[in-house]
Amino acid sequence: MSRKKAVKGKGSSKSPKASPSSGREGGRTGKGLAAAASPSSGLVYPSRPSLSNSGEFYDIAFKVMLVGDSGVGKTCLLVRFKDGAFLAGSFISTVGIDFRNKVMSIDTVKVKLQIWDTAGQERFRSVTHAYYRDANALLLLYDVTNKASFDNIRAWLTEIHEYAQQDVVVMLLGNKADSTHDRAVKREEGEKLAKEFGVPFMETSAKSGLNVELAFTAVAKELKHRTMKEPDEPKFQLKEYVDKEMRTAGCCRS
Ligand SMILES: Nc1nc2c(ncn2[C@@H]2O[C@H](COP(=O)(O)OP(=O)(O)OP(=O)(O)O)[C@@H](O)[C@H]2O)c(=O)[nH]1
Repeated sequence: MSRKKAVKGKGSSKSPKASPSSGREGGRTGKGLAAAASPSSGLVYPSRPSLSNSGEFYDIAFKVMLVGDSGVGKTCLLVRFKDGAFLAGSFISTVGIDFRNKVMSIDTVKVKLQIWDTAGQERFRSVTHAYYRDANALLLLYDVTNKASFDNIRAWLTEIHEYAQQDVVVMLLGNKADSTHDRAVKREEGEKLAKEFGVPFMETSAKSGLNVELAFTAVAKELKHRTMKEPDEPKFQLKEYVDKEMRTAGCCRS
């Protein structure tokens, strides 16, 4: 993805035409829009390893969507995870939807995450709704320096329940945790809301890298275990895994 959104205003995702598995990797076009990608190809579970667009083999693939208000840091979180970099500088809103792939090794299994970066702006909501249906996991972000983005989480969860699959994995992320001076939402408030809705929670920072790898790894583990669970294997507990990893790493894992 270029400084995403570089083509602000060009095209739209309203008429997706081809499947994401058709070879295009989001962002490589630099267009920041998914005009050529379909919202409806869902989970891929090949019987033998497949080759991703970047030339990496993978065993299973899942769709993960980043959602939340405009400006909470969805694109920056994705860029940090994919490229290990932070997009500082002026903020340009995402237009429509875009995706990038990353292959991770989870317990010897190659898991490809196809990560969809959605536009937080209200005017793109109808575009992104179409993509919820096939998402295997949703990372729902708010900005710890923006109380309104936190207050809107309930509305986002309502939307998720309306448009996403019933068994979609949801994780709540309080991003920009590095901004200690501007903080408007306490960590405990995030924890309380997540508990109320029964979803795992962590604070992240696309700027420092705090918990970014952990958020995606946790989701990949949960999805991999759901798909490939051996009969006598104990059920993977996502929340317990996240809590344990956070405890092990203290507050500041990157
Ligand atoms: N301090 C700090 N700033 C961040 C962080 N993540 C993102 N930002 C800044 O917040 C602004 C918005 O980030 P984006 O990633 O573009 O936000 P978005 O959620 O993708 O916004 P939309 O595309 O409009 O939905 C940018 O100026 C980023 O540099 C973070 O972890 N810490």
